[in-house]
Amino acid sequence: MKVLNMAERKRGWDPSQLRKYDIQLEEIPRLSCNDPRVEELISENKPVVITDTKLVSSALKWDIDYLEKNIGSGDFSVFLSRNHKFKYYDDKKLQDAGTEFTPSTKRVDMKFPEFAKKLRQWMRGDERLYLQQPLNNTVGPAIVEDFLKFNWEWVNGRQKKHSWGHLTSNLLLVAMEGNVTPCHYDEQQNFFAEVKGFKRCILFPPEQFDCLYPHPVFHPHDRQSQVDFEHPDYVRFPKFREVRGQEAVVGPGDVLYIPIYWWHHIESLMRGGYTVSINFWYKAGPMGQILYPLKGHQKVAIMRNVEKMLVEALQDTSQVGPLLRALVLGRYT
Ligand SMILES: O=C(O)C(=O)C[C@H](CCCc1ccccc1)C(=O)O
Ligand SMILES: [Zn+2]
Repeated sequence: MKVLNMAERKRGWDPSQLRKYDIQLEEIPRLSCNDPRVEELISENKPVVITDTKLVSSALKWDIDYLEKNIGSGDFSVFLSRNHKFKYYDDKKLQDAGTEFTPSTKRVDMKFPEFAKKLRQWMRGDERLYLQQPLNNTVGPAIVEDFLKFNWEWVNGRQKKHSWGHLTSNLLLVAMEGNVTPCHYDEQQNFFAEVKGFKRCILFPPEQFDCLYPHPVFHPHDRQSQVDFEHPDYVRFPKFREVRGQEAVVGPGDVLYIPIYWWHHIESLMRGGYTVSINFWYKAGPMGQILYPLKGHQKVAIMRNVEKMLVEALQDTSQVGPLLRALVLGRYT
């Protein structure tokens, strides 16, 4: 076992716990919530790790034993994977995918004690689990009390100041060490709060859409990158070589602002034990006046609308590619 140096001991993790990718990465700024630059970055839709918010301080005691005792008897969505990757898919789009789509994860409903038992007895080689469940009113009274003690004044203040839409959900995430959520974007603003363990987050701006090759909008893996970061296929995805990201390792008490439409890859550090996170997803704010030149995320929204309109008009997803090629090749290239 590697002896940790002073800095690594203080930080709580060491670089050997991070997976290796052939990607240029810079650091996401890490600022105290009292620093005025935090407000600037959020209003510019740029990522920032915000410390000292006390956003989920009341949840810092949410370890497996406490959750098992207090989370209640509701059903929890647990994803199973034969490897460490949990690539999300929308099961409402399965009929559009045709027969060639085979999901690499399976979703099952589990009571928390069953999940806790599997987590405790997990051995290398067993299938991995990832609990991903929006907090709802089935939770026990102790959890309700902790939830009410979240720093709603701070987070509601941010929501108002930046004219975000309403809070849509708080996803409770309990991952096994080494679990990976592959690169994808969401159409919501996100305050991602780390409660237990360490997660490495790699983010890319919406402008790098053409380097990350998302699946078609009608595909179950809509919003997810087709590129396998561990074995990139540079023949199919040549522009992936040009991708440039920003990363941060978040630990207990840290809040990462993941701006709407920003790509993010998230991994629970290897050999770091299980992790607990709670996200705060907000609907986008009102469009506001459209100013030119358009921003990257606005072009992504336009491309999504074009794909949706073409599927609707052609009534056949297999005709969308040929029509777009006819439109562009030799004419706009
Ligand atoms: O908070 C976020 O946005 C994350 O991506 C957190 C991520 C799990 C999210 C799972 C998921 C991915 C796509 C659609 C719906 C749900 C993690 O922490 O592993
Ligand atoms: Zn996400």
